Amino acid sequence: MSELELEFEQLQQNLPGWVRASQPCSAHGRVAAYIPELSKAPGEALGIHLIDAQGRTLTAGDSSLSFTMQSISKVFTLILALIDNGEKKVFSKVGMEPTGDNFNSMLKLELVRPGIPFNPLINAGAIAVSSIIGGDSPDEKSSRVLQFFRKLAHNDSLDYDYEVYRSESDTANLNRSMGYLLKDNGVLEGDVDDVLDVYFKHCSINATCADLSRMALVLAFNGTDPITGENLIPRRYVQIAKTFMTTCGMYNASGEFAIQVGLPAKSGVSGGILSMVPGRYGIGVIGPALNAKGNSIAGVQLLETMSQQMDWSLF
Ligand SMILES: NC(=O)CC[C@H](N)C(=O)O
Repeated sequence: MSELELEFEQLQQNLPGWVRASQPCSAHGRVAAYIPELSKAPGEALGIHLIDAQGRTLTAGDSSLSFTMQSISKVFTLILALIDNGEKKVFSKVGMEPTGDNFNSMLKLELVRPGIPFNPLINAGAIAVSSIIGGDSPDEKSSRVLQFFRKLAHNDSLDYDYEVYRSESDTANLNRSMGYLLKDNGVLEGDVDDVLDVYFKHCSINATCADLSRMALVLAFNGTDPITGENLIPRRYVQIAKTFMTTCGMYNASGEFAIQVGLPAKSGVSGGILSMVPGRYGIGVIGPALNAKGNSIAGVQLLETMSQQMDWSLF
């Protein structure tokens, strides 16, 4: 039996136990409520889906739960913006550095000149990125985003959760302020409300752990879906996305996550985490109860256990 086969078998045997052991952590977290619709999620849930290059899958826990991608979508809108505009233009709008601040902070937009967001994975950065996605109208931009996500997830039924979209759009005073500040700083192109609409829509794309794992698999294999053999993303842009995931993907807990888990990952406030073992697996996790930094509390615990037990850290 090859090393990979042995590893897969070991995962198969242990995954349900690791999920059971991590799940009680969710009692120490809280489901996000600042987007009112998100507060309906089951806080005690924890699920995982993993896929390898041959399309073999492993699931455990509440892996069939569907949830909105929220900040996980920022990785893929960044990639689409890079495809549409190239690196020079994208990096005239956002920087390459972690902030150490909360994901929705606008502090440095005023403090640090020239007032461009520090990176594309914080809210301000993702809003700036949304403004340069190709398309003649907000609807066309959003529809290009959705098509791109469907292709990466290999799932044509991926769609918006309109309840969550409306719930966010109706209550997003902070993100709106950020949009106007970015416009004033000369970062946003076009109408602020139009840009925010594209942003709220991509955050509200509904997915399951299976969808996240398939999207992650494409990143784990440098832009080629290893199951179909189709090249979906230029390797350079995957490299940029994975680097941002490692340095900024878990917000201001990215350093701790790099030490404890050591894998590229991106979380969202709905409790999803997309992660991967480069060259091996795509991973999707859901656990709606969040820690103080806004990451799935049980999800992080589960990834920590897996990475440490399987010796997956890249570092
Ligand atoms: N951290 C997140 O997942 C934030 C995304 C959410 N849509 C927001 O803008 O607040």
